[in-house]
Amino acid sequence: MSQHRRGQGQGAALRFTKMHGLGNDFMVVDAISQPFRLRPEMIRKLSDRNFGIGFDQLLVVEPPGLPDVDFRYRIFNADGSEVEQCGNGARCFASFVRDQRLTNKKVIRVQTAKGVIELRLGKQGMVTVNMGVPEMNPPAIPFAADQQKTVYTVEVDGQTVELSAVSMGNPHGVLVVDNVDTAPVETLGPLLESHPRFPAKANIGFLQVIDRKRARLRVYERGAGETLACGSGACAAVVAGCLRGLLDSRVEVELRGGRLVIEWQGEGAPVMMDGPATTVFEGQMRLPGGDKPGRRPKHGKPARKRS
Ligand SMILES: N[C@H](CCC[C@H](N)C(=O)O)C(=O)O
Repeated sequence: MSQHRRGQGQGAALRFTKMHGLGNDFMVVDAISQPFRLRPEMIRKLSDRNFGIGFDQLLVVEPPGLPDVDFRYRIFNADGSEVEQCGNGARCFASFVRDQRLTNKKVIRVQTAKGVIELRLGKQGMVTVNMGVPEMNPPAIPFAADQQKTVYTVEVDGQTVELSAVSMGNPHGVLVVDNVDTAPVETLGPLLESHPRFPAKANIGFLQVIDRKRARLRVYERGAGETLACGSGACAAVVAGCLRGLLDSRVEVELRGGRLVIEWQGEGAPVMMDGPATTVFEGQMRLPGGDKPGRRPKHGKPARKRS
């Protein structure tokens, strides 16, 4: 088909980069240098691993909306829902804005839907993220409870489970298990993700404590299912483990996709996460009819949740 005809009636090609943090994978889009807007149903199509690009989350780089912040960071799950935090994504975000020459700073301040996080580029593709102070007050998570506790009892699927509830900007439920390999991730994960006590749903972590400095973790993510790694989930799991007296302040967390180092000095302190960010390939695509990367998404307008 001639270049001319091919250009007719089609939106400009959308440039994107495919990245991952320990196998938690992302489509990353610079919405500063190119116009960008995608509806939830198009995000769902693009996240499909057979019919689309395939990713756990879409990460969007936008101009800052606050003073003394370098960028705005928007996160969309594979199901098209817009969410408040993505730890593995934050490391990829830092690597992306440097590689795309959108900044030459070593320490980058980024505005998310729930606050500001600080990203520090290290050596050999490592990035340290100040993930902010965890929130355990139930209404702020949100989690339905009469009072704040370290461990809650939740009825699910005819059984009673114990879990901790923590927000890293996004909501997490954390269960302590004997062995992540035999943990009921596929069954309890989706039931707890959409449990009524998590009115905004939740990411569900299954934490195995090896010793006070090492843990293993699997996470069934809100809006994405089980992923190979979850950065905010690792932070929430260490917070839960520390509050339960099971972990020290510096923990190596082994996820299916690799290892993160998480540090938390206790209540009121931020959670620090250290790990890799990997670029897989750069691509461009003409979006199928209906979606034009031509207008900026309305700020703060959450994507429609899948019914
Ligand atoms: N994979 C991400 C978590 C995405 C969060 C999203 N699943 C939600 O909160 O709905 C991470 O590394 O923190």
